[in-house]
Formats: sequence, C-alpha cells, structure tokens
Amino acid sequence: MPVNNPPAPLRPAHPHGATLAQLADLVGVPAAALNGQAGAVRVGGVSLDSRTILPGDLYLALPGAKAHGAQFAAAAIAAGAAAILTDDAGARLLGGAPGVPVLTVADPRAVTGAVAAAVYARPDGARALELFAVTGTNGKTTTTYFLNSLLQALGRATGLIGTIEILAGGQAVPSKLTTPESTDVHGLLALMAEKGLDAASMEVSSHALAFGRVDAVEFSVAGFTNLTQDHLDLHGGMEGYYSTKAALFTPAHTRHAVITVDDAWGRRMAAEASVPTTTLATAQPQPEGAPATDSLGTPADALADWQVRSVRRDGVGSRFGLHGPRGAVLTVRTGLPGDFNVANAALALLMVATELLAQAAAASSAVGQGDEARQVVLDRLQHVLDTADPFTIEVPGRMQLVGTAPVAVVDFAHNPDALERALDAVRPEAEGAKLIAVFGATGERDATKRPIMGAVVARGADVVIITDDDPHDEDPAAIRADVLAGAREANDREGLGRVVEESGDRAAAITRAVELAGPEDVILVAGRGHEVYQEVMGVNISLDDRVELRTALAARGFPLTNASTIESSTDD
Ligand SMILES: CC(=O)N[C@H]1[C@@H](OP(=O)(O)OP(=O)(O)OC[C@H]2O[C@@H](n3ccc(=O)[nH]c3=O)[C@H](O)[C@@H]2O)O[C@H](CO)[C@@H](O)[C@@H]1O[C@H](C)C(=O)N[C@@H](C)C(=O)N[C@H](CCC(=O)O)C(=O)O
Ligand SMILES: Nc1ncnc2c1ncn2[C@@H]1O[C@H](COP(=O)(O)OP(=O)(O)OP(=O)(O)O)[C@@H](O)[C@H]1O
Repeated sequence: MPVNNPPAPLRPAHPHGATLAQLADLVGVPAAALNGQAGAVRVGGVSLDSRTILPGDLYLALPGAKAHGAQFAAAAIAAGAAAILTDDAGARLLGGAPGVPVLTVADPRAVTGAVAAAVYARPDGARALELFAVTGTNGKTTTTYFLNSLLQALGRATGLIGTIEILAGGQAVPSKLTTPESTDVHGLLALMAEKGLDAASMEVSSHALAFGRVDAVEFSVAGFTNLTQDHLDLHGGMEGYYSTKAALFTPAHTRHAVITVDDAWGRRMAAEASVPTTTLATAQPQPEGAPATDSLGTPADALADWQVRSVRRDGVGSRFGLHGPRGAVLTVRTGLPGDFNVANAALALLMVATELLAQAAAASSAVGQGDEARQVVLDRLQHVLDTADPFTIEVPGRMQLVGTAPVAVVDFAHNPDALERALDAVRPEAEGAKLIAVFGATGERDATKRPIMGAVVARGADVVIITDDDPHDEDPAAIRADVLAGAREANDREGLGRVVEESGDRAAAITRAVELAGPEDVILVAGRGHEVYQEVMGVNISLDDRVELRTALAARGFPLTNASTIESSTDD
C-alpha cells in the first residue's frame, strides 16, 4: 500500500491532553530541563509526522531510515506544534532556539506509545474499550472482520483497525498501514471511546511490534493465526520474525492469548506466552480419526484446549464443530471458501469466548456458580452463531467472488503459504476444468519469496499468468523475471506441464485470463485484494483487480455476482 500523503489523523474532538511537566515526568526528563513556564504548556494531541500536526500538538521528531524527524520540525512548528520531543541527534538538528520547548530522551520511539496514551487518556484513567488483537502471517484481516461481525451480533458497538480500513463509529477511512503508528492508534482508540464504542478489533503486524506501534495499548485478548515466510527483509530470518510476534503475548500487551497451534511455531508461541493462554487446533485429522500432525509429526489436535472437528463443505463455505474442555461444543458456519477461513472463524469465536468466559468466571466465582455461568456464555454464543451467521460476510478482496461461471475470485494472497492455500481453496472439482491464476510480486519487499511463489502458482494452477503488483521503485520486468524463474523451474523440474505466460500490464493479464476461461473453469487473481492503486515509481495508478475482472467477464457475457464492496472501495 503506497504511503504518500498521510491522512488527517483520526482523534478525539475533546482530548484531555497533558502538560509538558507530566510528560517530562513520564519519560524521565528532570523538571529542571524545562525552562520557565514550559512545564505548564498543555498539549492536546501528538504526532510523529509533521504533515499531521494540529495546533497545540506535541511533535515527536524521531530518527528514521530515510530522514530524521527533526528535519521537519520547522514544518511541524508552522502547523502549530506546541512542543517537540526528540533525541540528542534531533536536538542538535534543531539548533539552539527552535521557538518551542524541547524534551530530549535517548530513544523517543520507546516512549512514543506511553506519551500518546497519556495525552489521549480519559481524565478518570478508565479503560473504555474491550480490545482484541490479531497477529500472524496470514488471516489477520479476515479474523478481525469476523471478530467485528461477531461482536456486533452480540450487541456491541465496535471499531476496527486494519489493512483495509479503519472503522471508528460511522466513519470508514481507507488504511495506509496495517497497524498505524502508536500516536494514531491511541488517538483512534480515544476517538472510538468518545463516540461511545465499547469494543474494537485490531490487526497487529510484525512491523507494528518492531516499531512499538501498539506500545501502551492494553488488549483483552490477543490471537495468533500462523507463522510462515514473509517480511524477512525486516526481521532477517524466521527466528527474528517469530520473536517479534511473540512480544504480543506478554503482560505488556495483553491479558489473555488465544494461539492456533497447527504448526510448530504456534506450539512454541503457546509454550512461551507469559499470559493465560488458550490453544486452538484447526488442522483436520487425516485420515478420519487420526490426530493431525505438523511437519515435525507432532499431533496438534491432541495438545489443544479447543479443536475444530467435523468440517463439512456448505455451499462455497464450511460448517464445523468447535470442541472445548468439559464437553463444550459450538456449531459454526462460515460462508467464505477455504479451510483457512474455518481456522479464522474458529480463532475469532474462541477469542470472544475467552473474554466472555473470563468475565463470567470473575463474576460468578464469588457466588460459586462457575459451571452455570460458563454454560450461559456458550448458549449465548451458539444462539448468535445460529441466528446472525456472523462469519458469512464479505471481506473486501479476501476470497471475493466476482463471477460465477467461470468462478472468478480476487484474493490478497501474496506470500507462499497464503498463495498455496488460496489455490487449493478454489481448485475446480469438475473433470477437465482449469484453474487460471494471475499473479505478480511486490517490489522492495522480501525478494527471496518471489521464485518460491512462482513455483507455488505453477504447482497449484493449470494456467499461470505472471504480471506486475506494486513495483514501487524497482524495475517491474526484473521482479517478473524472478517470479517466472521459479514458475518455469518448477514446471520443468517437476514435469507439471503448465501453461506459463507473462504480461506486465495487470489489467491486460486479467483480460487474458478471462479470454482463456470457459464457464466450467476458475480464475484466481491473487496478490492485491482490495487495493485500488498500483504504485509505480512513486506514482499511484488507479487499478482495482475486481473492477478489471468484472469488466473482462462482462465483455464476454459471463455471469457476475453483485459483490457490494467493489464500488465503494474505489472511492478513496
Ligand atoms: C519500515 C517502516 O515501517 N517504516 C515506517 C517508519 O519509517 P521511518 O522511521 O524510516 O521514517 P522516515 O521516512 O525515515 O522519516 C523519519 C521521520 O520523519 C517523519 N516525517 C517524514 C516526512 C515528513 O514530511 N515529515 C515527517 O514528520 C516521519 O513520520 C518519521 O517519523 O515510520 C514512518 C512514519 O510513521 C512510516 O510511514 C514508515 O512506514 C513505511 C512507509 C511502510 O511502508 N511500512 C510498511 C512496510 C509497514 O509498516 N507495513 C506493515 C504491514 C506489513 C504486512 O503485514 O504486509 C504495516 O503495519 O502496515
Ligand atoms: N488463516 C490463514 N492461513 C493461511 N492463509 C490465509 C489465512 N487467512 C487468509 N489467508 C490467505 O491470506 C490472504 C490474506 O488474508 P488476510 O488479509 O486475512 O491476512 P493478513 O494477515 O491480514 O494479511 P496482510 O498482513 O498481508 O494484510 C487471503 O487473501 C488468503 O488467501
């Protein structure tokens, strides 16, 4: 997702704010360091981007990979910044008399979350929202949408923060980052509380954890989906990626953890979590009755507190049972295709169940009615699952059905595991029917996954059309060459006999896929999901896979769905 012009920050209309003296105390700066009356200056907001400073804000001038925030201090002051917090290097860049008070700390990013939390805290210090966090390589967006839908079905007034959009009580704002900077996160949560919301679901990316974007945010329940290769450019390797994610499952961030233990990373996460943890196994026993195992051969199902069992196809979606301790069973349905959406639905349900069961246990322990209270929670959840069908929703660009014959799907899969699962989920059942995949890799992100993804598409699809994604500042032809090399190598070495084509223009690649399709075939356009711009050399070019696919299908007279989130998402 291109990040060119930061949007106006979403924050409360009536922030309580904090004085510089209070903030100096919080970050360990001696009061004597504040000259004259500076300690009495009250800041009403906080931002680490000069372009989103509002009058009276504290500007956090942080060192970055490309620049030092102090280089933008003049712009921040011109926008009305009342004070600056920075490091020694920033203070030197500011020179002697910037014109506003300056607080200097060794590592400003390390205190950013706490400062933002203090500025946006409610005067009574109360925690306003029940917060649910989802992390993992894949499934964060879908699981947060499922959480949001289930919480609403339970009567909660909800907010959502994630890759696609931010929902803050009647306002839907397209997202720039999966997890915004902590200054924006705290502003958003305060805005949600001001609007009377009482619960929110949030995606927490590994970048967010690495850059302290959820510092001083207290989650009720944090959920883990899975860990497979991605973002190795940031983390250096899987071990670094794992330990960054593991930081979420500590008392610094959450009160409870719900961890999917289908693979060895999940089991390690559950073993190392330092908060009360509930485990979930979603991998299906194969064959019937045998325990599910991971690549190390360990039975996941046998270790988990809750298990997904008896998955059955139901239309394009699935039905399953979620089995828990003491004979608990919840019967669940999701209308979204793929076993991974069974896992996402089970995780969302168990996160909410964990919170409700913890509340019920706390309320009933005094009167010794734990079992009854537990059953009331489970019955309520089952009632809502049966009546509201909360996991049958449209998640923009996630397994989104655009056409029916051929089945034509747009999906966000852009790493090896997601791609393999997405291809598997849409494989046509009719004999002789083809799966046609359109795919391309992003520039300036983990280049090692490109040939791997090329091979995955060649193995999973009958016809492969390799195209561009967001090249950013890289040469798109070179990115395609990396992906094509993986696809052709797998095709030749494994004798797959696939048709592999190249088409740099993504809209043309989608049209080509439709040209090659018959009504019995399936088209999967993977990698960009809900995105409506392609970023090429700093320029945003309008491109929406769903619109292109629909136009190409319509031109050939193929039947379309009436997916409702296509049009609206092109408005931003
Ligand atoms: C690697 C990374 O995450 N970098 C983030 C980081 O950049 P940086 O610290 O290097 O910033 P910089 O560009 O050197 O600028 C230094 C400072 O000057 C400030 N500045 C800069 C320009 C200006 O005019 N005024 C101004 O105040 C910046 O806000 C920054 O604080 O701080 C910036 C300010 O908030 C972020 O915009 C930037 O996100 C970049 C753009 C980004 O694309 N991040 C992606 C990779 C990311 O975080 N993705 C994950 C999800 C990944 C996934 O799961 O697929 C996400 O959570 O979205
Ligand atoms: N639980 C899952 N396991 C593996 N793949 C999944 C899972 N859920 C979804 N996917 C696949 O991954 C893609 C991305 O899903 P989703 O957007 O929900 O995850 P995400 O973690 O938010 O991804 P990102 O961080 O890249 O935005 C989907 O389009 C689908 O192909």
